[in-house]
Amino acid sequence: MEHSFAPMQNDLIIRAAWGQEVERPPIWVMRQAGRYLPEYHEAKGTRDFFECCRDPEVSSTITLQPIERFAGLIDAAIIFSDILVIPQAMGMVVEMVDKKGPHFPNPLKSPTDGQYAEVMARDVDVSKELDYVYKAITLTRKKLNGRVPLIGFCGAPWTLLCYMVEGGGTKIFKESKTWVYKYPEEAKALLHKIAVLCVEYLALQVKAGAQLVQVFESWAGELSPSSFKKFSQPYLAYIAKHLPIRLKELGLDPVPMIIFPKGAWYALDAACDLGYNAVSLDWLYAPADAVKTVGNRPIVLQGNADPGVLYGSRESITEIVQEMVDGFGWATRKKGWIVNLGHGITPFVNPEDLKFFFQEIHRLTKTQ
Ligand SMILES: Cc1c2[nH]c(c1CCC(=O)O)Cc1[nH]c(c(CCC(=O)O)c1C)Cc1[nH]c(c(CCC(=O)O)c1C)Cc1[nH]c(c(C)c1CCC(=O)O)C2
Repeated sequence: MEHSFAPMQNDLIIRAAWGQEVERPPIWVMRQAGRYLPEYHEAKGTRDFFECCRDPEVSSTITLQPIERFAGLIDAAIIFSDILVIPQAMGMVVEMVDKKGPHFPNPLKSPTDGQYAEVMARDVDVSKELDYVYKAITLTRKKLNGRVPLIGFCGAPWTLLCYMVEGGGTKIFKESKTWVYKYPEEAKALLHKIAVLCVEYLALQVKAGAQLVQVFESWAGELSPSSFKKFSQPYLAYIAKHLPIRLKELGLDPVPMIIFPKGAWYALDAACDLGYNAVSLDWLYAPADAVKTVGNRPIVLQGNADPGVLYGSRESITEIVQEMVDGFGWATRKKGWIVNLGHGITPFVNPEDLKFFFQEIHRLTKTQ
């Protein structure tokens, strides 16, 4: 069933993501609803992280917190959830350990391990398994009441494979690299399976009310240029190609798609040809170089302030904003840029400093 939502009062990010000229660059930040906000801890209470994700009332409340705190300053909400809900839907147990991050008690060990065969054979129904996400999205759209658009998201296949085989965060990627260099065919079969689920999951998020989608390839930078071509790129392209097809089958209009291939500076040129409308940049790029790489292609860039600047002085924040405004060529282009950090906002940032960052973007992109 189609939902009917209030008309949009602010659709700046949607117009910008389609590549249109806009009055000012739209703004949001990754992890804008999260641990740096005191009201997040209050809403979370004693609940476990995934319990919050599974409760549409709690998830929508947390999603709205930055929209309320920074009213008039930011231009999108992102649904409060996690990329690891896909491995959960595939039957894997994932826990969120306080102050440590995600933990899989039974990661995938090798292709000969019975669990790999089980995961590959399982017929995963993301409409049923992740129903709570769609409910949270629909409820959030209602509560937003047209204030700003709502972004849906998923983890990209390579990044999800890393978590599924490592069992959590890692510095050396021992298991992921073992799969890439010892079991490439089995790794590709798993990546394809995840990509198919990502398409359906994103399509159902759009059906529930998501108005843009972002695919997080957070571990792209762990691959080499040649292994990126084999283990990341084809699956990112698959998602970008098949999502619009699936939306059409469902009778839904296309939505702008953003790809965040974190750390893959060697692949920006290729990322622009993956079929996404926007490419999100981490903070290792000088914006002007990225603009040059995009060239005449109708690709929007998102980013890319070092999240660490929010631990710095007000002068440093102003300086980084000015560098982005200049580097993305805002004054002359008036399009092609969505303001964000180069990665998620980190804990311990003072929300007042983030507010100052937003205010500076507004001040320094104002047209008289
Ligand atoms: C790799 C990844 C994960 N999750 C996500 C990624 C991709 C983005 C990235 O590269 O950072 C994506 C994500 N996770 C979360 C969101 C919500 C929406 C938002 O505000 O951006 C999004 C978009 C909430 C969250 N996801 C998590 C929290 C913190 C949970 C808590 O301790 O309360 C939040 C608010 C937990 C999480 N989830 C994950 C990790 C590694 C951790 C623990 C470490 C950390 O917090 O930085 C996996």
